[in-house]
Amino acid sequence: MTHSRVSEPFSMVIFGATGDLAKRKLFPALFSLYMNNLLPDAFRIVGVGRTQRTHEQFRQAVRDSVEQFARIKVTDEASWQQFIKNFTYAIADVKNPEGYSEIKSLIEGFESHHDVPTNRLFYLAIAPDLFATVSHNIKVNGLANTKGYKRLIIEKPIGHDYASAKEIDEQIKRTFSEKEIYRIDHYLGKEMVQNINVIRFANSIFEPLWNHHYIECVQITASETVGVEERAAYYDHAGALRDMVQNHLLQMLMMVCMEPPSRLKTEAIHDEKIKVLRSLRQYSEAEVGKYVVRGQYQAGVLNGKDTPAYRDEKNVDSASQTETFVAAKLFVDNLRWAGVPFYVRTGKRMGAKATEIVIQFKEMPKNLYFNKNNDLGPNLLVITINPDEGIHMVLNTKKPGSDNQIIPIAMEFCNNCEQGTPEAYESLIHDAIIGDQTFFTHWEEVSLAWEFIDPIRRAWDQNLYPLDFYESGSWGPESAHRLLAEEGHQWWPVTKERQHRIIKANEMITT
Ligand SMILES: NC(=O)C1=CN([C@@H]2O[C@H](COP(=O)(O)OP(=O)(O)OC[C@H]3O[C@@H](n4cnc5c(N)ncnc54)[C@H](OP(=O)(O)O)[C@@H]3O)[C@@H](O)[C@H]2O)C=CC1
Ligand SMILES: O=C1O[C@H](COP(=O)(O)O)[C@@H](O)[C@H](O)[C@H]1O
Repeated sequence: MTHSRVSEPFSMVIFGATGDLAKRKLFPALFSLYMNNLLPDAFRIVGVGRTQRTHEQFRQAVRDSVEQFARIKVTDEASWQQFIKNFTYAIADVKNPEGYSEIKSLIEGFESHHDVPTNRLFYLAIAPDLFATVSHNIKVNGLANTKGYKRLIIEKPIGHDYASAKEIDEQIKRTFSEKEIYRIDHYLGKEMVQNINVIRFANSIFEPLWNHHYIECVQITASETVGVEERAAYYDHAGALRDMVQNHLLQMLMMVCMEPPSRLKTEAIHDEKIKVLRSLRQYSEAEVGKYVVRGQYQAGVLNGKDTPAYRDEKNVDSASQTETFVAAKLFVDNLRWAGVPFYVRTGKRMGAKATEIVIQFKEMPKNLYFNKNNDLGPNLLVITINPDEGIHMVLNTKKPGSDNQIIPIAMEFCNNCEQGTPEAYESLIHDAIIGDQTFFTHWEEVSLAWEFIDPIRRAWDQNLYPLDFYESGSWGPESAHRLLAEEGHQWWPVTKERQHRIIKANEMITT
């Protein structure tokens, strides 16, 4: 996020303003941007939903959401009033073209009152099957006729496979061009995901080692302790492969694997990310079982509380075959990454909430000097993304006072300890307002990701491979561990577990 540029005045229509995403993410993000002086003096937010609400009731709902979810709290009533006066609400069924006249008059009223350019953002916080209808209705109602800019912000998932995503893309492109479409993958808004390029390309101790000569394997984990919660209607059809792997995990993979861009410009970065997906080894339905495993959570205990099996969750089919866990062994078949396995895993109801990337470097020859006690391990660079943000570097060192006994120590940098960092949605909404598409996904990223995912999905839909089960609170099914063991690797413990095993550099100095 560029902190210094305040944008031109704009209007933002939030379709789905009564929904969960708006409440938990969008309103809090807008408030934080406002409090950080990252919004212009004049802006208008038009919330849209079918629910009956007055402007005042809508503003109260925004206040409730900010109080509950914003990282920056309301401390001063005058600032709050300055912020909230920009919010209005239109009752509309987005399928009905007539509903758009109220939206239009709220925007035009703002533009003419303030004599500001017609800069319009349309945020679709609604189900993807409405994307085409809404963008069509934006066009036929003249909302897309702007003298300033027009931008469409859409959420994942875009479609449920390549064909459906392509259809949506073709339809929205009747109103918006690629340069006007901002596809959100909120992981790209996370500080430490954006930091990957800096860690790689601004450090001479990493850049020369970032290839198959020095890297043994890479592990990407996005584990959650929550279950399906209130989202079964969506999730029981989507599953973890579509919900997390198609987008967030492949985005992190692209950031780790991409070549240095020719310039720090959006197109150059997108080009390099797209090339990674072009090099990603595709698995046929017949190969899926060797490289990808799926699991579903069973009952268990998390944080001392009993939790139900996925099939016993509200609104989940009691015989559901939906995967709540995926682990895969991926290969990027290019010169830089030849032969390096990229292990990715994601799941609900796992042992801890953690998003992390572990770069495991090749080991020193063990037969030479320092492995008398079989205690020499590999160096690890761990990029912690969420909830901890930072870098954790595991090195070998001599245990103080010992006779060359080796211990692993960790040097740690915490990115969000001194001061809080922006929420992903703050960064991304700000970037959309200032017109920076760098951390949004290009259509080609979306389409190539679906092309990779589709054969896996088809293999599972035909039940060619088993659905494995795992206890809630565990680290997934046994098959996920076997996937690595067969290459002589193991999943590195995340966050808390890791800290028990490794001495932090500063702790060792003081003991
Ligand atoms: N919630 C989350 O954390 C995340 C959500 N997303 C994506 O964001 C989008 C929204 O998700 P979420 O907020 O959870 O969904 P919700 O079901 O909570 O909200 C859906 C919203 O759409 C509105 N809506 C539905 N049908 C119509 C209609 N015909 N006309 C007008 N408004 C309509 C509803 O308003 P009303 O009922 O008032 O009509 C409501 O505001 C989805 O694409 C989802 O996949 C992506 C990542 C995370
Ligand atoms: O997009 C999604 O992400 C969340 C996890 O996001 P995080 O920022 O908390 O790591 C996941 O719970 C949800 O199922 C998925 O749709």
